Amino acid sequence: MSHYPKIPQYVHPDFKNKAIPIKECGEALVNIGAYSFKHIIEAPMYRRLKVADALPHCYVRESIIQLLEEAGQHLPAGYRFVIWDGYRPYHVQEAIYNDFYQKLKTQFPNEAEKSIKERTENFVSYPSINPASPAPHITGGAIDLTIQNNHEEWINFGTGFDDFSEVANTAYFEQKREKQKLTDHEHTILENRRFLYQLLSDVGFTNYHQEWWHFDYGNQWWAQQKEKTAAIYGVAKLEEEV
Ligand SMILES: C[C@@H](N)C(=O)N[C@H](C)C(=O)O
Ligand SMILES: [Zn+2]
Repeated sequence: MSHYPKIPQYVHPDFKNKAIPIKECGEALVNIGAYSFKHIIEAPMYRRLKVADALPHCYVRESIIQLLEEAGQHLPAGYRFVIWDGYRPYHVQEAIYNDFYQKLKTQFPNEAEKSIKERTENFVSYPSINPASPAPHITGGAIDLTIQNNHEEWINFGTGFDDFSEVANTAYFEQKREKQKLTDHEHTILENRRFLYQLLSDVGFTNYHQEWWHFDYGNQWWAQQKEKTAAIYGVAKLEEEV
């Protein structure tokens, strides 16, 4: 899994400042846990972490399954994408946001609200269900994922799920490498990140630069990075929520 290109450090100048129009395509949400896919399994992390109202399974829009299966053809034999989270109901997004916001308030007691909010939103989107600017996971067009090897072990990407630190930045080890020689261990992580980034980029996903595990397709973050005139996924709803 080596010799993939360097992870670019480009961030769109309007990122998060401009809401791209949404032309909802109406694709359904698919319950990953209800099917047996060749290259995809689920590990619903917020449920495991006992976040209130977290779903027992991971749901994503239909095209995301197709794209992951396509990308999965390039995984070594026996490796699989492990989906940690996909569609996120409003109350779950709100709970994750409030939890991290409160942690930061405790960590930085003298810092202004605005700054704490900015720090929070580096890692957790504001829980918006505004139809013109929904949070990425609320559209069913965002995934958090890792890869498991043929021994069913999660491969090393340098941090665990929702490690809200600078090490989570997708290009962290690219930047470190520009300043100093990486250890063999760090070099493996760099190669693993390049591998995941390349596999998913090749089939059309975009990555959130602050989190190596977060990728988008069809939502506004994706549309902006891809310079599309419109996103295709707006606020999603599970049938049981409608
Ligand atoms: C909270 C984390 N897993 C995540 O998905 N972050 C992005 C930025 C989000 O909340 O949209
Ligand atoms: Zn995410």
